Amino acid sequence: MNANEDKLAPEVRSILATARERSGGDGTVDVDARSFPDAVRATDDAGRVPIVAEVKPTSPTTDGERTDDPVELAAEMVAGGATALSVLTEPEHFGGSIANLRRIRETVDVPVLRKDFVVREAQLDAVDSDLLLLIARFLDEPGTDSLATLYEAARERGFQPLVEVHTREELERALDVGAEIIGVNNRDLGQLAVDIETFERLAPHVPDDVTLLAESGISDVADVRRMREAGADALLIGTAIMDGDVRTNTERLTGVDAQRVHRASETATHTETETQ
Ligand SMILES: O=C(O)c1ccccc1NCC(=O)[C@H](O)[C@H](O)COP(=O)(O)O
Repeated sequence: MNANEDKLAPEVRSILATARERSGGDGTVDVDARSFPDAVRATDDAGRVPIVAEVKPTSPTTDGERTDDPVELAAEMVAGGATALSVLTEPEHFGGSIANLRRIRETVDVPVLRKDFVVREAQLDAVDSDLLLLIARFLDEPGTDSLATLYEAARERGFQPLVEVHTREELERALDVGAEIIGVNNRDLGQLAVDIETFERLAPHVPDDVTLLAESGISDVADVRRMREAGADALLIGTAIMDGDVRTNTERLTGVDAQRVHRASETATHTETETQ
């Protein structure tokens, strides 16, 4: 174990150990990606909040496991207004699978993020996805490829890499490799503590032409508003959507339900005026 790994929570050390062992695909993928920045713009234009809803059956910080069909959950999230989906493919700690992602991407027409702990180039070839997560904290370490190598390799295959950062130093590394889509994770992957101020601290240092996501710990509409005010172009939300009825949760967080109430009250006002 190296000095950096020593600082990680035991669950995260275990995630990394299994990630290092995971094999890649048989050939090299060639992805025809659905544009994430375009999807974010279209959602904004429609007056909704761009949300990447996460199909996350379980996690080291969640009690129990959600066993419903992930494809049905994904379809409900899209029906609730999700701009894109994040699909866990990590099997041991998150209950995800490559098969889930493949089936979900065949079913929905929004961009899909592969949420996994990719540390070597060959692992990029496990499955096609529109967005691909690269976690700065876990790269440039012994036994992993560099962020720069993985970023370039992902782009060459047609993926839109989402580079995830948690500190100013990681953000600088993301900008150095030319990242166009950056996610600030409010969860410290060292100790697993969540603090949404993390996004507020880092967002001012991100150039305007980057598509910027706030990730983790966003639990209600007030948090959504706070992250948007701090400059989030989109939000990645797992637990607050997976906990309960995923469609209702997604509608609330994207503002689809508020739009429905607004339209209903406009129709009522209009009908009242007409009958006077
Ligand atoms: O979610 C966990 O427990 C976790 C533990 C260790 C490493 C990563 C972990 N989560 C990955 C994520 O980035 C989140 O699933 C994602 O940002 C959604 O977060 P949330 O909305 O808080 O479920």
